[in-house]
Parts: sequence; C-alpha cells; structure tokens
Amino acid sequence: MYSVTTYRLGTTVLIKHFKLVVPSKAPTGLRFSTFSVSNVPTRAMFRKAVQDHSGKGAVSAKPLYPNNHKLNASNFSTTKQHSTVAGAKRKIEMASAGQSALGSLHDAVYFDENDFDDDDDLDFEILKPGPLSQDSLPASTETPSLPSQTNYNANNFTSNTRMSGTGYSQNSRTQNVSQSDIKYPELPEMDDMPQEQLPPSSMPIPWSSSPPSHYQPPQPKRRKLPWGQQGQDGSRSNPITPAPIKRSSSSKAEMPWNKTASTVKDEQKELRKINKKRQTAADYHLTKPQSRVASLFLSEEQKAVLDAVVDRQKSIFFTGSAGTGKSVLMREIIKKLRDKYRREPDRVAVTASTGLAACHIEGVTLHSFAGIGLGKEPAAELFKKVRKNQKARNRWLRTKVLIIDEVSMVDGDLFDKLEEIARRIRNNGRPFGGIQLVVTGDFFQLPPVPDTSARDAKFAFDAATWNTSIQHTILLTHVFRQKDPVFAEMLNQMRLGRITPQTTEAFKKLSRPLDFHDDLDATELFPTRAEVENANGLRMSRLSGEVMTFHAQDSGTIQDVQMRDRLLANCMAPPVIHLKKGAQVMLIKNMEDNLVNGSLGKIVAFMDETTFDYYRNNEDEFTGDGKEGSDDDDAAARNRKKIRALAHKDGGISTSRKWPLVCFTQQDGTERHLLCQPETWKIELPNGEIQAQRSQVPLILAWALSIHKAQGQTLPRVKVDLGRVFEKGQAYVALSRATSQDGLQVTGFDPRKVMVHPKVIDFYSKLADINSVVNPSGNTKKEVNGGRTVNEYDDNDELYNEYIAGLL
Ligand SMILES: Nc1ncnc2c1ncn2[C@@H]1O[C@H](COP(=O)(O)OP(=O)(O)OP(=O)(O)O)[C@@H](O)[C@H]1O
Ligand SMILES: [Mg+2]
Repeated sequence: MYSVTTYRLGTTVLIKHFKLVVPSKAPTGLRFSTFSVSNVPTRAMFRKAVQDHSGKGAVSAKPLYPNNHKLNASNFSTTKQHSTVAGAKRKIEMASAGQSALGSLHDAVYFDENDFDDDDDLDFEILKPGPLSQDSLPASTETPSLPSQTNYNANNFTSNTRMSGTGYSQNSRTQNVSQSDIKYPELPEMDDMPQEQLPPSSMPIPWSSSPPSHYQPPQPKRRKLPWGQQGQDGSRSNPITPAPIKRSSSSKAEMPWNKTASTVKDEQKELRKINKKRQTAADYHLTKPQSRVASLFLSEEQKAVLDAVVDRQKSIFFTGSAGTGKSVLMREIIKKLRDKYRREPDRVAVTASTGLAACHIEGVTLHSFAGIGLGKEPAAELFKKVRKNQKARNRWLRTKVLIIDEVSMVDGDLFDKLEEIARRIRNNGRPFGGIQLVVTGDFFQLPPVPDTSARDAKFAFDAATWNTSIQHTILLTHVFRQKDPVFAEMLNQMRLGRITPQTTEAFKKLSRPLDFHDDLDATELFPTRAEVENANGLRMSRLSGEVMTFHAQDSGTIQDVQMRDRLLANCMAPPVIHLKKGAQVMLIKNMEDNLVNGSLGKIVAFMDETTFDYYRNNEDEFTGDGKEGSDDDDAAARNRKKIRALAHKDGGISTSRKWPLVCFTQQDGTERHLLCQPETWKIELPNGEIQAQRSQVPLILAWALSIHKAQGQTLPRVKVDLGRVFEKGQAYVALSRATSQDGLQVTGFDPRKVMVHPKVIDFYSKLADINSVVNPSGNTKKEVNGGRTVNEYDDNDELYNEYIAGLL
C-alpha cells in the first residue's frame, strides 16, 4: 500500500535486487504519493544489492536470455542459405531498405553546445506538415514496397501510423482551445478509489445538465432499405452489402436498387478485393515480428521498473552501472507506453539529453521538446517564450509522461527551469505540473557540459526540484554486458574510482596486443573526433580499390535545409560515407539477435540486390570453393561472366544501386553476410511529426570511434589508450564498452586517470554505502526497521512480495 504522505528523510527501500529511495531533501509541505516507510530496511540493503551486482551476483544470477528468443528472430530472418565454408559457419542476410528497429537506442554523442544551437528554431510553423514527399524517400528504387515507410519495430510502426493523421488531428484540435481557458466543474476524487467502488460510467452525474435519456444506450435507428425487407416467412431477402455510394448529383443509376445484377456482382467483387487487401495489410502487421531483434526477457528488477512506470504511473529514475540493461529497459518502457497511449501518442514525450542519444530512441532533445532554444535565460523568461510558442505550449499541455534518457548529461539548472516551466504552463502546482517522469542514466558516466569553463558541472540530481520530481530511484544491479564477474568487478571499481592494487595490475596486463586470428581489428576509442577521423582516414588510404560513396537521403517536416542538417548532425549515420572493399565497419542498427548495433565486420564487395540473390544462392562458387579441382582464376572469371549475364538478363543493363556486402564476425567466431541497404533514423516530436529523417546505409568506419559515440554501445573488441582521456567518467565509459577482458586492450592505465566526480560519489553514497562495494566483506547483516535484516528480506518470498505489493 502506498499512502499520500510527506517525505521521510533519507529512507531507502530495497526490493530484492533493486532498491527504492525516497529522496531526502524534499521541502516540507509538498505532498504527493509515495510509499509508507514502515518496516523497511535501510542502507545495508544496498550493500547487498551492489555486491550481487559487482561480484557473485553477476555469475550466480540465472541467464535471463532464454534460448527460444532465437526462434522469434529466425522466423523473421531473410536467411535462405546456411552453408559451411572453410570451417566457418556462414549465414547470408539481406537488410531491406525501409526496415528499421528502435533497437538503436544505445550509443551516444558528440556533445557540445552546438548540439542545441538548432533548438532555437525548432518550433517555427511548418509550411507543409504532412507525410513525407515521395522525393524525399531513399534513392534506391529496389526497396520493398510493403510497407514503404514501415518498420517492423513496434515503435517505428506506431510512429509511422501516427504520422498518417492521428497526431495532426489531435494537435489541431487542442491547439484551438487552451486547456487553461476551460472551466471544468469540480469532479469527485476517484484516483485512489478501488475499481469496484467506482460508480458505473452510465450513472447520472450530479452536476450534469443532461436529461436522463442521455444515460440510456442509443437506440439503433433502422432505415427501411429495399434489400432489408423481410419476406413473408419472416426471413430477410438476400442481404447485399451496398457498395459505397458516390455523392454525385447525376448518380441515379448508382443507387443499389437501380443497378443490374451484374453491376452489383462486379461491385461485390471489387469490395471483396479491397477487403482482402486491407486484411493482408492488417495480417502483415500482426504476423511480422514487431522488431527484427527478438525481445529480451527482462529480469525481475527490469520488470518491476516497467510495471512501476507503465501500470503504477510512478515518476522513476532508474540507474545502474554500464551494461545493466538501462537502454534495453527504456526501449521496452517506450514500447509499452506508446502502446498504452496509442490513441493519443502525443501524451508520451520521448527525449534525451543530447541529439545522438535522442536519435537512438527516435525522440528529440529535451531542449527541443521544451521549446526553450539553448535554455540559457532565466526560467521566467523561458516560460514566456514557451507560452508564446503555441506548439511548444501545446506539447507541455498534452504530455502525460516525459522520458529523459542519458540524464547524466542534463544540466541541473536546466532541470529546475523545465520543472518550473511545466508547472506554470500547465497551471498545476505538482512537480513538473503533474507530468510523470521516466528518467534514466548513470551519473558515473559522462557529465553535463558546463555553461562556461569557470563553472563546474551541475548534475541533474543537484537540481533543487530533483527530489520532489522523482518519486522513486531504482538501482539496476545485474550486469548483462560482462558475463565474467571478475571483469565486472574491475569495471565497478573503476566506476567508483576506488581501484585496488590487484585491479590496477589486472588492467595493466591488458596492454598486450589483441589477436583474434581473423582480419578484424579492435575498435580504438579516442576522446576527440579529430583523432577518430585521422585514424579511420589513415586505414582507408591503405586500401586499394574503388571508393564507393553513399549520400544520405534526408527528409522531414523541417524545410530549412541548414536547420535540418544541424539536427541530423547528431545522428549516428553520417550524411556521406566513403567506403572501400576491405574497410572495417560497424553496424549502427539492430538487425537481428546477432547482428546488432556495434557488430563489427568487413566489406567484402559492393553489389546490387539481383547479384546478391545470385551470390546468396551460389556462395561456394563465389568463394572459388564450389568446383572441385577448378582453377581459382577461371572460377572467378566464370563468376564475373555469370554476374554480367545476370545483370543483362532482362535485356538491359541493371541500373540498380550497389550496396556494401559486409561479412560480420559474431562473438562465437561464425560469419554472417549482410547486404547493407539504407535504414532510417528519425527525429520525431511526441505528436508524431518527424522533424528530420535520414536514410543511409547503416554502417560507419570502425577502426576508430569517439568515446562520446561509443557511450551506450556494447563492443566486442575495444582498444583504449587511457593516456588521452581527459574528462571525468570517460575512462569508465570507454572500458565498460568491452564485453570481456579478451576483447579489451588498455594502454597507459593509471588509476589516477580514472576520475570520478566527488558529487556523484556523494549522490550514490546516499543510495548506498560505497565502501561496501569496494569492500564486500562489509556488514550487510545490519539491523533495520522492525529488526529485519537484508538477508531475511532476500530469502523470504512473503516479505519480498509484501514489498512489491506495498512499496511501488
Ligand atoms: N534482460 C536482458 N537479458 C539479456 N541481455 C540483456 C538484458 N538487458 C540487457 N541486456 C544486454 O546487456 C547489454 C547491455 O545492455 P544496455 O546497453 O541496455 O545497458 P545499459 O545499462 O544501457 O549500459 P550503458 O550504461 O553502457 O548504456 C546489451 O548487450 C543488452 O542486449
Ligand atoms: Mg545505455
């Protein structure tokens, strides 16, 4: 049970593997729903949770990734052949253009003030709102036509659906009438009433002026139509479905009773056809997997957060170290919320601190959503600015849930300003004007960019209104990214900036070069973009062969090209990419279970779809392995001839575009081939308006990557020179991308380079006693409220259920 109460100071509640924290600084007098804090254990619980996370817990926890998830993915896979060549298991796939996955939630950004430069102008009146123009679609003429803008991802699908009308109509309706202008009568409080006590919806309401007849269900009005006449035996005569009546003055012949039997038959046939088409389209959406990546099975702690957000509508901040599945969970939350509010999609605002993070979740930056430009002015001025901007004002009024991803980079002052704007615009004194907040991030990772070099970073948790706005803080503890508990613990120490001599030694040992016995190098992470461009450019120049250039196709409701370019500059996909055969590339979209954002591969060829089909079916011939005793050169010449013949098959030269064919190496050493055709990235407002959209091949060069772009990624092979790291949290972000020690090379390791912001330590130490993380032998059997211990709660299902039922 939760009750309406004022905050208790510093109260901490653990639910099995995660914990809830009631903020400690809430001003007195502020009232909102939170839970009763009797009988709850305190900080000792956190110790236990963190130990589970950092050490034993990571191993002992049951794998939460069941085998059968692969089945789902394979249903969808376009794989047709699965052959074994030269000892390596190969799978060949074709990525269809236009398919997308919301999967690209992870990742991060180049984050600087320029990120927000464009936000100033985001709320200008769009001249031609509406569906994307045909011209703006990807250049490829070979893209599958059904559905052209549809992705198999639930969120993408929803948003596309929303594009088609609902969003706009909602918007236009609400734009005309300001909510604050309407005087509503007082309604009885029903929020907290049990379902069974609620009055039936048909019950007359005391203040209503409607006549009693309005509470009766409407009486169907029967029109007497010729085909609806009853026969003498009471049976209906031949019920023909009337064809849609065209409203034309000269259409006497179109009335059903004026038609000949054959016309009626023809019309029926036509109708059946239309209905069948509709059905097929509906089936298509039902039967096609919603995402090309099979949904992960959420852990108990992830599920509890999902439940608290979606069903219990709590304002939650969920955090946890790198790899604890925050992004995976956020994706699921967005999916569920979009489903919940599918009739009013603009109720859910999906935002992130930076452009790139926003692009990953197909949302917008927090600045852009708020309509505050750079947001430098005082809150009162920003409020006036938003009030004048009808679209921005409307967004604030319509929003029920505000999602903020990568909150570690949100400035604390900005958080306070937004809170004030929300309250004032919505004319609602509750925190954030009553908007439910769903916030995630890890403050041990990249901090906000300070306003000036003089001012130290102010974190969101430093904001005066943080504690009142966030009802529960939940710590995810199970690390999924690193399966090796020793490695997970090393990274955990790094996160906290408390590295033992043994861990220092272990990191120093990782300076050896990596050798994977294949031709894929580890991706080198650099702090600056210039270093990344140099490193990738150098490697490209060493490759012989033709440069293939791929230009992105950009579109969206923003007509100003410069502004759109600035928005899309934060997108993971570049506007132009130069590739060569032999280039090492990284996939930047989730395709399937084993072909995900972060997968590394090498370009083996450039080919069009027809050639690819041939290649897919005759892979052995292409590799020269197909014909026994054949000379390789001869075989290659034969193949070239075949391919030419194939291209000329229909009497003309194939004009279709060539796309990179990439051989991806999976973690188990097997290879998969993918023809990488354009994918889309969107910047989408809550009402479904796609401000900017980029279609580009889902690849980037991957000999080197910036730490900012790597944030959020899971990388199988990583090389980091810590000598170059300069920002707090950077070293941790860089190293925690790796999935294993075997896939990580660290040079220049110096524990002094691992910088942690003291404020962050302080914040997390309020959630837990950090010493217990570094020193797991710390006392976790501490007596807490009611004399219960952490272990008692952990071991006792009833008590655990009591928590689950009562606290959220
Ligand atoms: N419930 C789950 N079952 C199996 N694997 C999971 C689960 N949740 C997350 N993962 C996997 O763990 C890895 C890390 O997940 P994710 O990127 O969501 O972590 P994160 O907390 O967002 O990390 P970061 O802070 O670095 O962004 C991914 O490879 C993801 O697929
Ligand atoms: Mg993440």
